[in-house]
Amino acid sequence: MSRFGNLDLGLVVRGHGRHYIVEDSEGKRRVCHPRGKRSDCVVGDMVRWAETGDEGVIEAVEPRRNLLFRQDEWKTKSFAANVDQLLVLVAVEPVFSESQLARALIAAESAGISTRIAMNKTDLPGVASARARLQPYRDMGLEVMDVAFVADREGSSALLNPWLRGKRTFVMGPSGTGKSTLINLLIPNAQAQIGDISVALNSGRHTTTTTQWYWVDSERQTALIDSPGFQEFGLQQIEPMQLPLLMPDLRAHADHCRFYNCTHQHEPGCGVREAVDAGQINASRYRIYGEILQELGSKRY
Ligand SMILES: Nc1nc2c(ncn2[C@@H]2O[C@H](COP(=O)(O)OP(=O)(O)OP(=O)(O)O)[C@@H](O)[C@H]2O)c(=O)[nH]1
Ligand SMILES: [Zn+2]
Repeated sequence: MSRFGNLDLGLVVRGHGRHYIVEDSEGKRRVCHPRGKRSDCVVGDMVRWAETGDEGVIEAVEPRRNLLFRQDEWKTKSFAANVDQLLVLVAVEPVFSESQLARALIAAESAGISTRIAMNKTDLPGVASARARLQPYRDMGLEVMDVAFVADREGSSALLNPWLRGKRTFVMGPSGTGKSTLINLLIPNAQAQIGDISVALNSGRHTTTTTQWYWVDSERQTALIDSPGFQEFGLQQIEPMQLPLLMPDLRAHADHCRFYNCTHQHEPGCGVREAVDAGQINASRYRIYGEILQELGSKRY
C-alpha cells in the first residue's frame, strides 16, 4: 500500500485539462487537482484523494488493470483506464472506415480488452453491404450486434443490456453513428450526470468534447464511457512483430510461415500470404496490416 493508502479512493469520471472530476465512494463528484506529475490520470483511474474545502487534491493514482490508448508519432493519448470491454459502434451510414475499425480492435487487443461491434441504423437500405463489410470481423470470431437505436429502441436495448450489465464499457465510434442516441436510450438521466460542475468548467462549450463516464444503473455497477473524436489513430506502442498476433485472422496463419521472423510481406513460404491468395484472409484486412506495419516500420527498421 502506498503512503496515501489511508486516503479515500475516488473514481476519475472526467478530465478537464489540468483538473479532474472525481467521484467518491458515495457517488458525490467534485473537482480535484493533481499534485505534481505523479498524479497524471485518465478517466477510469482510481485515485487517492484528500478534501480541500469544496474541492480535492489527487495524491496518487492506483495501479491500473489496463489502459486503452493511442500513440501517434509525437504524442500519446489515453482513452481510459480499467475498462472491462470495448464497444465499437459503426453504422450503415455514414460508411465506416475499415482502417479505423481495425486500429481500434488492435489497440483493444494489445491492452487485453475484449471487444464487440454494434452496427446501428440497420433500418436503412444499405444494411446488406454494410453487413458484408463486417463479415471478415464475424469470421474472425468477433460478435457483431445489429441495432437501430431510433428505429428499434426496445430490441436494441434488449440486445445490449445483458452484455453491458455489471461491466465498464468504453464506447468508440465515428461521428454520426449514433453514440448520443445510444447514451440517451440507455441512460435517461445522462444530461444530469454530466452535471453542473462540468458545464461550469467547460464554460459553455459543447459537453461531448472530453471523455465522459456515465452510470447506467443507480447502483453504479454498469458504466458506459463515451469518448469523442474517434479518428484514424497511430499504434506506435506496438512492436512490428507483434502486429500480426493482434489481428486474429492473420494470427491464425502466422505460424505457418517458413521463417520465424516473417513479416508476411514478401518472404517465400509465407502462410499469411498463402491464406490471402486462398481467400481465407480478407484482402482489405491484409492491406490494412501492410499499411500499419509500414507506419511502425518507419520508426524502427
Ligand atoms: N435511420 C436511423 N437513424 C438513426 C438511428 N440511430 C440514430 N440515428 C440518427 O443518426 C444521427 C446521428 O446520431 P447521433 O446519436 O447524434 O450520433 P453521434 O454518434 O452522437 O454523433 P456525434 O454527436 O457527431 O458524435 C441522428 O440524426 C440520429 O437520429 C437508427 O436506428 N436509424
Ligand atoms: Zn509470413
